[in-house]
Amino acid sequence: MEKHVHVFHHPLIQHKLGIIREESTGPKEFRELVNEIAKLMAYEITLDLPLTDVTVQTPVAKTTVKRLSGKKLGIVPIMRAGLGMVDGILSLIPVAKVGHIGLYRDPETLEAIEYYAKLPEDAGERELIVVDPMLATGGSASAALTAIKKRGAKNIKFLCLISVKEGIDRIHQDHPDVPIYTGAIDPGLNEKSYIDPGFGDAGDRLFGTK
Ligand SMILES: O=c1ccn([C@@H]2O[C@H](COP(=O)(O)O)[C@@H](O)[C@H]2O)c(=O)[nH]1
Ligand SMILES: O=P(O)(O)OP(=O)(O)O
Ligand SMILES: [Mg+2]
Repeated sequence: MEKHVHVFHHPLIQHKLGIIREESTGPKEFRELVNEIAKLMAYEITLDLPLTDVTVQTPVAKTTVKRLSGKKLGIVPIMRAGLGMVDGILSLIPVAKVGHIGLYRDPETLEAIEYYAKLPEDAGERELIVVDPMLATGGSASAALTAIKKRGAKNIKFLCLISVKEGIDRIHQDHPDVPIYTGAIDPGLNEKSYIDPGFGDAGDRLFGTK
């Protein structure tokens, strides 16, 4: 399968990413911007949704209009940080169902520890967008994708704000069927496996826990 990584070059996405990288951006502005970026990214990744023709009656005449015709959509945030992207995407696709995967990264071993999983019952019939602002070592995303596939999901995209090559390689290795969409590929990881320069711990910055 072809390795797929798409980097969003849209100026609004790049501008807003620049602001959330700043240490001085507080949780309120950070949350708003993460949602705005997620919405812009969702707009871009839904550009190829299939449409079909249907006939409607306007107040004046019958006419043919376009309707979405493909699989139903689902959003799966990796908690906590992925939660920050959900409302932005829902504002564009309000009928999408939302599943949740709870994972935290053990600070010593960096292993992803699962503590929660709940997906829509028909996850296997949906196109799922798995979201987490950061793709660092790739351990969390890989574990989340495994957990989601175990529950029947087949058609999955992974959407993040910032990634590094290490995480991208891990997803390509473990889940070659899952395309990756990202706002930036940063140079690397620091000694604590945080993305460098990145924007710190996304969960803490969203929820003000540090
Ligand atoms: O700079 C960072 C790096 C990671 N996170 C959080 O950890 C996971 C992703 O890390 P992996 O090493 O890819 O498992 C992600 O859920 C983030 O919440 C971070 O916030 N900032
Ligand atoms: O991956 P983590 O440990 O940073 O989790 P959270 O998103 O809850 O901050
Ligand atoms: Mg965190």
